[in-house]
Amino acid sequence: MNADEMAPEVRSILDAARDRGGGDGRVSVDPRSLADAFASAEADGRVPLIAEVKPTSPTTDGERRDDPVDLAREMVAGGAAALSVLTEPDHFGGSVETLERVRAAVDVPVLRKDFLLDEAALDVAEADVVLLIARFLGDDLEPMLAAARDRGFQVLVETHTRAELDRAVAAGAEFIGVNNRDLAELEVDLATFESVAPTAPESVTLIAESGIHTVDDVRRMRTAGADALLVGSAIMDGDVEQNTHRLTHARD
Ligand SMILES: O=P(O)(O)OC[C@@H](O)[C@@H](O)c1c[nH]c2ccccc12
Repeated sequence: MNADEMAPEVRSILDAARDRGGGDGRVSVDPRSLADAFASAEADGRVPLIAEVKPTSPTTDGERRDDPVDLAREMVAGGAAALSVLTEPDHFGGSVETLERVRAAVDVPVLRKDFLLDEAALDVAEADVVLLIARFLGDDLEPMLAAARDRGFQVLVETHTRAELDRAVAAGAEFIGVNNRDLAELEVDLATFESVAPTAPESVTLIAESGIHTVDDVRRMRTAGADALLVGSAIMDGDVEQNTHRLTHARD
């Protein structure tokens, strides 16, 4: 990946991630099953949705200062199958402490959302799932996937193009996200998922990420083949429980 192709905000996020270093020892997690969480949402008529605790971001105005644990509980009450918690401190208002507090407070699987660039970064926190971004890892994707699984993590591999999706499949990813946001421009286009998703094999669990705001957006992504959705801003803006409920009940 050529760093010059990235939006300046993304470049600075990656530089900061490289400087953050790792944890003391190797973590070993006993994860809550993401596949089971999605299946039980489907079984009781909810759209499987990962709701993201994202106090702020380079594309959000302002910062939400409520206790993330309260927000997380509201998301679960609204029907979220799983949660995502940003642990990136400088650009997203996240922290490892927040992730740990949230995970202790809920019983759904929790995804650690961060820019994990090397094995040491995996040892910073326990989570049920970690995000690996194909675009930033290049040839390190496969070894990072193995390193994450060795520690017990389930892995969501994030892609944005057909070529990245092919790489994720070849690396053996089980959960693949297609990010509708282009990290080079930070622009969102739901047509990204629609164009990338059809190339994925049936065996993969596909997650549509970013830019999903309305019930119509949810239906559009489901029609295009999304097994699950990842939603941040649209849930963080206003009444979190109601927002989550609206999107998880988009089938009615
Ligand atoms: O707030 P949105 O548009 O619903 O997007 C959520 C999530 O997809 C987005 O936060 C995200 C997708 N990939 C990332 C990688 C790092 C940090 C954040 C992200």
